Amino acid sequence: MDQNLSQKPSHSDPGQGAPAAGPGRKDLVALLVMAYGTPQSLDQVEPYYTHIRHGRPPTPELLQELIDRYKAIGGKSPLHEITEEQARQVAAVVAERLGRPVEPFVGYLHIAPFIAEAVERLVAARPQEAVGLVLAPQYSAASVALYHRAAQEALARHPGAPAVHFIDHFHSHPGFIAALARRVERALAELPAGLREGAVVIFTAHSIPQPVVDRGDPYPRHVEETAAKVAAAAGLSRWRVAYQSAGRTADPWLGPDVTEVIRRLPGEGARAVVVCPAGFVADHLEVLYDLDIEARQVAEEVGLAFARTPSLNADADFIEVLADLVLDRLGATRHEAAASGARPEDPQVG
Ligand SMILES: CC1=C(CCC(=O)O)c2cc3nc(cc4[nH]c(cc5[nH]c(cc1n2)c(C)c5CCC(=O)O)c(CCC(=O)O)c4C)C(CCC(=O)O)=C3C
Ligand SMILES: [Fe+2]
Repeated sequence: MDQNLSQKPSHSDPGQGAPAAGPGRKDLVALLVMAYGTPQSLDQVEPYYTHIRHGRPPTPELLQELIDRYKAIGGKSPLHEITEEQARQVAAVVAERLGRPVEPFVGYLHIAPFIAEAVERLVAARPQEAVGLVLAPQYSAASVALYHRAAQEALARHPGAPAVHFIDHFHSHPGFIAALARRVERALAELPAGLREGAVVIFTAHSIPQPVVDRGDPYPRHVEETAAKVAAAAGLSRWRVAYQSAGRTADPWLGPDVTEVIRRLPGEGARAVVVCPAGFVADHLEVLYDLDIEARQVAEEVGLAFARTPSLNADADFIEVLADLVLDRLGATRHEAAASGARPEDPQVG
């Protein structure tokens, strides 16, 4: 149970920091928006990669390989700017819907500002309510759980911290499914006429180490549910699930790999392939390099036309999905509080 809900924020101390979206800081709703993070310059690639590897520095060869991939997409991934824009826009939409001030606090898993720093700023803002949102649709112990742990550890260092209500996943949210289905239809429509009928759609997500899967992780099931629902919504008859961007570690990784699946398609009569990165919500290295350069090249090698669905980024339809998730989480929280009597001033709902 959530003992912090009964704590009233002090409205006499508006706190420091950026002004919140909305009419003032009274009744502030804080959004802890968490994402993977990306190096802002090539000299940050080494510490970033070391952090991803749990503190073990990469070999010079591995480091150079990663630097070369960033160079191939123009020296830098756009993930940082897109994440900030997503956070700003979801806060604005939620503020509008609630008629309350909403402030986003962005924290990254693998680079500054880290999730712990975002939590520090969130606590200092003394929000009345707080929601935690990881910008990844499917839940895994190798992804969303790590973000949540980073946030929980930082919150535990502040006895007066507000409760943060986390959103675990949104892999089957109807708006998310519809947004991906629209993009699949758009990508199919852009294939050269005559190739559309022979096209196969491959839904991809970042691979995770097989040992994580073997411990019963929901991730592969979530990925397959996303794919099946999008395929149904778009009326697809030929579609697959594949994984991409497997890490350079000694463990086996979850497959099949997207390039492997592409290589098999001509033997099955396919003439074109559409790749839909259903495990990602933004353009970044894994989309712009691993798909747009590597997977495209494999498709060309085996004689297939290639298209990739546009990413969700800060498009209005996806921002609506995120706002909906936050509003639902706040509503559920208020319902729980009302039912338990923790907030007797709240109207009883339901
Ligand atoms: C599940 C998952 C997601 C999806 C969910 C989520 O978004 O959280 C994701 C997203 C991303 N992963 C990214 C980048 C990288 N991930 C790596 C390595 C790894 N990822 C893993 C898992 C995931 N990663 C794991 C278990 C490792 C191995 C760690 C180890 O070694 O023990 C490496 C190291 C080199 C390599 O292995 O390629 C890089 C550079 C970028 C952004 C790049 C940019 O635009 O800059 C994004 C969005
Ligand atoms: Fe990764």
